[in-house]
Amino acid sequence: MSDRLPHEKGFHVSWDQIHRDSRALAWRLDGKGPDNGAWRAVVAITRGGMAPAMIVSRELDIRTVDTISVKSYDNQSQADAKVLKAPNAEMMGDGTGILIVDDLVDTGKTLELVRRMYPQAHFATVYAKPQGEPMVDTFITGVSQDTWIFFPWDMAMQYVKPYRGSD
Ligand SMILES: O=P(O)(O)OC[C@H]1O[C@H](OP(=O)(O)OP(=O)(O)O)[C@H](O)[C@@H]1O
Ligand SMILES: Nc1nc2[nH]cnc2c(=O)[nH]1
Ligand SMILES: [Mg+2]
Repeated sequence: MSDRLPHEKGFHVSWDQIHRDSRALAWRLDGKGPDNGAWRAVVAITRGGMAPAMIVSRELDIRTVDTISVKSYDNQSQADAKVLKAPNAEMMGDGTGILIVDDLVDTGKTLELVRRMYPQAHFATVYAKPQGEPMVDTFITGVSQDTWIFFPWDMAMQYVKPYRGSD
């Protein structure tokens, strides 16, 4: 995070919120697959896409779920991003009927790489920043580019000093 552009704002997402927003994403995708509205499989972009993908696959009753792991190298070009683990090639084909899910799109670098591999897949994220929007087919909530999104799996409850008082 420190080597990215400064983020003016923070958007803190609770478990309840990511659950609601992921459900909303599922409902928006329902019946939109190419085979009479059906999707063949859900593929999560690890790690952030796993919780939303689980919720989407549960809502849409899709039992075939796979993962793709992309490691991007900060301060280097897109060419340096590497796929550490690919989903089943036979299942994926060119991506037709496959729902690829991530928690968010920021610069669009991650989705750009995955899109090149599976051009016919449908790309869905829960949150989207403007720079990455062209890379995503369906998303629920837009946030500004200078906002950092904090997910519940990266946070913990902690003591906060009273507004008025010493401690
Ligand atoms: O649009 P981009 O600029 O490529 O950024 C978006 C990606 O960055 C985050 O993942 P990260 O690579 O930090 O790994 P993680 O999912 O394992 O936390 C997020 O979960 C997206 O996958
Ligand atoms: N948690 C988190 N990861 C990111 N990766 C790229 N942008 C973000 C963001 O806003 N929040
Ligand atoms: Mg990620």
